[in-house]
Amino acid sequence: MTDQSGVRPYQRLAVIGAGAWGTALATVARRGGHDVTLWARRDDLAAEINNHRTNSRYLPDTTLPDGLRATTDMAAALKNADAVLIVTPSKSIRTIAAQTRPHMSPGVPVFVCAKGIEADTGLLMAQVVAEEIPGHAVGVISGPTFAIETVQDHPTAVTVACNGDPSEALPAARMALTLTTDTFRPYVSNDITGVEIGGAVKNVIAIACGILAGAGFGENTRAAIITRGLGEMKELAVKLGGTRETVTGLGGIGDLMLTCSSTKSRNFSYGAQRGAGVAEGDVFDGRPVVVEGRDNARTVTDLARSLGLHMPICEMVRAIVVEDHPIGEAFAAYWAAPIEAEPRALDIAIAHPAEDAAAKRFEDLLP
Ligand SMILES: NC(=O)C1=CN([C@@H]2O[C@H](COP(=O)(O)OP(=O)(O)OC[C@H]3O[C@@H](n4cnc5c(N)ncnc54)[C@H](O)[C@@H]3O)[C@@H](O)[C@H]2O)C=CC1
Ligand SMILES: O=C(CO)COP(=O)(O)O
Repeated sequence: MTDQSGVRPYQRLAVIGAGAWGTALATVARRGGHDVTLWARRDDLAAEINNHRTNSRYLPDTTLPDGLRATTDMAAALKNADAVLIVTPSKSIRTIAAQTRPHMSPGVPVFVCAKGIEADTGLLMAQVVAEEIPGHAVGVISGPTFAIETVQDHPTAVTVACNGDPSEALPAARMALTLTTDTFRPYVSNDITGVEIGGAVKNVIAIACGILAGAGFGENTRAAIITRGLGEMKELAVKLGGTRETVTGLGGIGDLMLTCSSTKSRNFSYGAQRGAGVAEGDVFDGRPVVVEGRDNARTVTDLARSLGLHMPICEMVRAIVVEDHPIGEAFAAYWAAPIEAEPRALDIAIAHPAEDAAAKRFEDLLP
């Protein structure tokens, strides 16, 4: 083990995005004694955080720490920052990164905390930020973390990743130290790709688990989807240069376990409502809720297709949420696929002996 006891924490953090996860990470850093400025898009939210120590829309019934400052002024948020976290939904990461660029001091590292892949380009979030803010070290923070539980001080672990030689004092190690508190425990990684693919794919698999739970299937089905989904995640990560070990870590299987088994997950809840027959427009009673997996279903499968990879569970979710296929038809197509090997590296494909019957069963049963 390399002794990195000379590593120093960052002192002044700018957290860009005052939704649930941005506010939670700002809270962790502030509880760790650091100087934290939280950038919010809306004046009323910044005022609420400053004046009442609450963020009632995104983190109801919680009190934020004293000294956590919020602002809508990007220049002010970034003025003295020695590290920056960007915590908005993945769709907005390029725009937000571009907004930060004119105000960023030289050499300040940027950590992206969104879980997604950019539509059209197929780029991972760290790649998007690197394009928009060239010359800065870029890392990611990911893992099994419901924002509300983090703020409520439930012991929570994350992975902080930067690319590079792990024996060096990487920005990831400094950020891990910065965010360490008595209840928040970061681990350090040098595999951004593996961590990012984990975060994007787990959202899609969580929708699949939600759909099947909402449709009335039980734990056997969920365990099958989580496990086979992990296999899809691993193949994509490895194809892009990530490692299997990362996929079996917090940002991979850790986040899959969390998100695929809890109604606290927006992805799972969205799926559960669709599986129970709620129409797309009526999910969450029509409220706008960030469900990254809806976009990820398309971006993950587009990326996989471009690499010649087949991700059958992600394709099933895409068929349902992007292409509006009936759930029964999409699940039947997945479930009645030819018999194959586990792992898929063994090249076996035997036609399903009761393909039509299996298909019919689910087409009749599911919405
Ligand atoms: N909520 C959670 O428990 C966790 C969320 N994440 C990830 O964090 C990212 C952000 O999610 P949440 O904070 O949960 O979302 P949220 O819905 O709670 O908040 C999103 C924030 O981004 C802002 N925003 C949205 N679109 C924007 C745009 N175009 N320009 C500028 N600001 C914009 C909103 O005003 C809001 O402050 C997502 O990628 C999510 O997967 C990761 C771990 C945990
Ligand atoms: O990423 C998350 C937990 O790690 C949050 O999950 P949801 O976006 O599904 O709510």
